[in-house]
Amino acid sequence: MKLLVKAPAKINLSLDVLRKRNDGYHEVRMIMTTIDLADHLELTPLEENRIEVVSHNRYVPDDQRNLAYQAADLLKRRFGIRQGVSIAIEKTIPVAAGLAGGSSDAAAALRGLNKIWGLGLSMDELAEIGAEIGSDVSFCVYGGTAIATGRGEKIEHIPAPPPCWVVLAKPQIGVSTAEVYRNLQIDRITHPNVDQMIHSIRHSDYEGICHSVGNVLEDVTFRMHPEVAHIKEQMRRFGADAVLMSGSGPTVFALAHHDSRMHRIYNGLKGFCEQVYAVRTLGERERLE
Ligand SMILES: C[C@](O)(CO)[C@H](O)COP(=O)(O)OP(=O)(O)OC[C@H]1O[C@@H](n2ccc(N)nc2=O)[C@H](O)[C@@H]1O
Ligand SMILES: Nc1ncnc2c1ncn2[C@@H]1O[C@H](COP(=O)(O)OP(=O)(O)OP(=O)(O)O)[C@@H](O)[C@H]1O
Repeated sequence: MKLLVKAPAKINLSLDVLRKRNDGYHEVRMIMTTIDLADHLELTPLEENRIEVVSHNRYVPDDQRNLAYQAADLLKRRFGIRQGVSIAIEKTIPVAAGLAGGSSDAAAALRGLNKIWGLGLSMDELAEIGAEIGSDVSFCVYGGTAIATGRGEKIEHIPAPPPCWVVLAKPQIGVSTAEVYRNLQIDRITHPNVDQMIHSIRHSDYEGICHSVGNVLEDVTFRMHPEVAHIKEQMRRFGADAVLMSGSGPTVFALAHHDSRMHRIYNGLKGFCEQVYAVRTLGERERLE
């Protein structure tokens, strides 16, 4: 039995860091939501007891470094599975972009293999296992819209924001999440208003959402790569309702309510940025279950 599984990207509408923890991670409080930009995984059981990953993407490792491989390996070891699997990844989400591409592939592998191997695990159990692979994996198991706390693995679901366009632009640079967190000066942070964001989402208040976007990692990445700040400036100039860097970057996204505005931002950015996408928000959770 072959199984197709969808792995959507996420954006952070708000990302605050509260403190550095003793385990080297940072205590965060962020609002994440899924968007209609997705990788697709095809899972095929294998006769031999091994894990195979095929992605045909030169930026994505096809071995045990692949997060989808790690998801399969973790389930196999934890539940004593003696079957193999081939994981074909059709990659659409830009790599090392701040959009949780690898994390979402891992989450999709967990969801799919739970079915193929008949493990009967709940979404909460899968999310807990996902946290061992990476901080963003738990959210990606559920998708939807959520408040993420702890190091990102504690998930509280909230309603979807009102649907809108998300125009994404990723410059041709890779950003290391670890390095961005390392360069963050906690005592110099201007904290975004995460509560205001939650309030606006709960009240379906699009303007309120646009006013309360914020990401404390922006300044760090902007200092390391000024071209990312430049993209943000351009998106503003083309009339975005709100602009923010996602995660640790370097992808910057613009929110737009009207089609005409979306087209203007998309076409404007296409001029000097190779990877530009215009997609809808996908904030509902049920679709992935
Ligand atoms: C930037 C975000 O993508 C926002 O959603 C996440 O906070 C990062 O999630 P992720 O890429 O899944 O991160 P992980 O793979 O768990 O960690 C990568 C590295 O980022 C740093 N890291 C990550 C998460 C966190 N809360 N504090 C950290 O300091 C750590 O140095 C860690 O070694
Ligand atoms: N399935 C995968 N897809 C993409 N990258 C992967 C995958 N598995 C492992 N990687 C590795 O992980 C690195 C980070 O890629 P990824 O696309 O997940 O970053 P990201 O979008 O910044 O993630 P996050 O937003 O969670 O920090 C890549 O450079 C790549 O080497």
